[in-house]
Amino acid sequence: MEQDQQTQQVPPKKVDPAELALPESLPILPLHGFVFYPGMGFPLQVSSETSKQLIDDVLLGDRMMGLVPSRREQVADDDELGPDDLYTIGVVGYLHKLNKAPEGYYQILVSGTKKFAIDEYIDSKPYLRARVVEVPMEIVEDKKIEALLYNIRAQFQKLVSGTELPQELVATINSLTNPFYVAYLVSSQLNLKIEMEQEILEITALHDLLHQVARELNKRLETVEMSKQLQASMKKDMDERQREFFLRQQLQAIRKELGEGDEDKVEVKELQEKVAEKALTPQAREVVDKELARMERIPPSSPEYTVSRNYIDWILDLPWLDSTEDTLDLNKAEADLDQDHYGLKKIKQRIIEFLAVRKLKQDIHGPILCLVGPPGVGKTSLGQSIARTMNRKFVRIALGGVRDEAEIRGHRRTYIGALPGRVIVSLKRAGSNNPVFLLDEIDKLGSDFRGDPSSALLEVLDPEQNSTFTDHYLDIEFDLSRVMFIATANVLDTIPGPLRDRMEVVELSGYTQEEKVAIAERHLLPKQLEAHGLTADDLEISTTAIEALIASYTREAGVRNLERELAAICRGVAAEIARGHVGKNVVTPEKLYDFLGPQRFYPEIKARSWGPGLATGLAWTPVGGQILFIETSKMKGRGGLTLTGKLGEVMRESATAALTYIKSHARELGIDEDVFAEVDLHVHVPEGAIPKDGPSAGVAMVSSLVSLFLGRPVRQDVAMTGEITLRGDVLPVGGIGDKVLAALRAGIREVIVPVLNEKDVLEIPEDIRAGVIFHYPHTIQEVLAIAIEKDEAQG
Ligand SMILES: Nc1ncnc2c1ncn2[C@@H]1O[C@H](COP(=O)(O)OP(=O)(O)OP(=O)(O)O)[C@@H](O)[C@H]1O
Repeated sequence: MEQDQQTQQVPPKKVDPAELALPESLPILPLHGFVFYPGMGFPLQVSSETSKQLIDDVLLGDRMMGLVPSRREQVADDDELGPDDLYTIGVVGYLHKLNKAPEGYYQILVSGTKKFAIDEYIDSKPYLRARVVEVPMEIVEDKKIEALLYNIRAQFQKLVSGTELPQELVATINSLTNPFYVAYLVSSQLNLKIEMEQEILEITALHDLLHQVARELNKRLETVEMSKQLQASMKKDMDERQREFFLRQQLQAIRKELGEGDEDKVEVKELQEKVAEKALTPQAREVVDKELARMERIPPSSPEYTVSRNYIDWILDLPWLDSTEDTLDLNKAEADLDQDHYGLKKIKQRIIEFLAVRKLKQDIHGPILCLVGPPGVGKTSLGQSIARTMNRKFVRIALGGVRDEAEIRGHRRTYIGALPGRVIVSLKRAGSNNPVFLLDEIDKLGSDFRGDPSSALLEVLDPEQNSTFTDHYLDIEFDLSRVMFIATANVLDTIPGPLRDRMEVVELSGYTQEEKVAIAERHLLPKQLEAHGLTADDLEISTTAIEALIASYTREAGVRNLERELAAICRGVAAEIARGHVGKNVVTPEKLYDFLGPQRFYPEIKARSWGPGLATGLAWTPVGGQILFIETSKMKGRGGLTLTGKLGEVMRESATAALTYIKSHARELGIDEDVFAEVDLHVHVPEGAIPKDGPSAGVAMVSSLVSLFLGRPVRQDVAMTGEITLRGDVLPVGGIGDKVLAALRAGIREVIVPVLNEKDVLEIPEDIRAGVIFHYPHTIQEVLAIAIEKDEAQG
């Protein structure tokens, strides 16, 4: 059954259907998707065979049927519906007219009269039939009902005038005297969900019914109101935009009339003036003049206008011909470097020599300085000092993670939002064409499908090419030959070969404890005091406290974390002063906890339970030297070897080589040859965070294994490094300076170094060397003689 048309009042017939008495039982006609209310009448379509039969029968009988909404949404035929699918309250429908349409369906005109409740179903075939009881609609008359009715009528009128509901509905509502009918008619116009419509039908008390309908009516009015406001605001938005557009058009027309030209002309004129004043290379001037002429022709509203304008701004902002004057006084340079940095004697010397060469041969390009060393040893700040002493501007670009050539050289202007590359951006920032230009972390340069940034850098650094460096965005040559490039790196190996060839490498290793203390006292602390608005009268950190700070809160080759911890103490003191603390804060080792929390590092050697099978090796990593423990252990087995601790390929091979050496030299070493077949060995290198590869742990592996088999410990106060061969030779390795510093940091003052590394030891500053005992073995036998503790029986 589908609702067919707008509601219609049924014209009075000869019989008044409302007067007819309710029979005991009624055939039940299911309704789909709507509720039929008493007092209403409208045409319905009936297409299901079961229901058509019902209509046929009803027409011959008393013309009455029960109209009950179905709870189910989709029904193919009404005979599918059972009692449970229908609501239990319905309305008696009186059949006025039947029209059999040629298409096969019935069109019937029905009006709703009484409300009934289904008592029980007494038949299901050919259609449902139920015993019914009338639900009375008792009319009460009081002030409240009157007021409610008045309110509903008024609100409904409002709703009709605010929506597209037919105006006649207002007259109909006003003419209805039965308040139930008023409530039902209104509720049928509110677009309610069927559940709500049925709920309203089921309300018996007139008072509650009117209340509910008034509530739903108000809700509907609110929604209508809100959607109206929304529409209005959208319209206003549109209107304003249109208005602005028209006003702008008019403004332009008026300007034209007055012969004033427009704003944009003024802009172009200003740019022309700026260009005239700016010192430019001939090529840059030519390009910028052309661009200005083009800009004059483009309408300012077009996006191209802005592109042009930005391009010209870039050209105007660059220091094409602006340079600062060098002061290259070597004595001053030495003093400046000393003032900014403690120690680093050799490095400073190299820098002075480098500057001296530059002074003598100003026009010829010397190599590019590349400072290589662990983090926090002052590479960046040395660059700054060089700039300061030469009276040059300083700029820095971080190359770590740069994978795209365009980052160096820019994007072509055809790209939307294109910009110059970092070289040009930095020069704009420097404001001079001869700054000291620090290329930070040149070893971390990447490359991928977007092009190889190192080839762009090569051009930047190549004295043959860099006088005509062309950024993709600018597309004008910029002379970089006066720029002084300095590069920094943690490791040399990952710098692309052609780049490395252009550079003069200066290696910086880490600092000793003593140097760190001096750097902290003379440089870092004063710097941090100033940065936190403090003076030496506010805070003093005793030397023992600084020593404890270095040992217990930092483990690094440089002083980066040390500086950070000092800053933390300064922050703490500043906060105390702000809270009203008066007088000087003296920080002793005991007070470190208050400022920095619990100790972060413990002495590495002391933390180990020492015994046979443990040896101290020395490793080199990009962040400085590290001590490395080689642990070995044996258990009953069949000669197997397990290696753990995330060892790299070369280090694994070195463990195997160590074992082979021991097996083949067992007799000389005093080890029972049969033992190897009876045990399984496990070699472990703890501390997963340290990258472990390379051959330099060879001597420590052999020492650890021999110590294990002999049952005599390796000396705890000795650290060692060196590659081994199967014949028992000890070969040289790299990173000696950093490794020695790592041993010192761990409190070890005796170091075994391959004899061929003696020259590297001599490079270590005298004062550091003096505190260490070096051994230079040629062979493994010599290593073992030094490293393994003497048997007590042998003395
Ligand atoms: N010898 C020194 N004397 C005085 N201050 C130093 C010395 N070495 C380092 N510093 C200070 O330590 C801090 C860290 O140094 P810097 O940033 O230059 O390290 P870096 O070697 O460039 O590290 P990275 O490789 O991580 O960039 C700076 O404040 C610097 O001034």
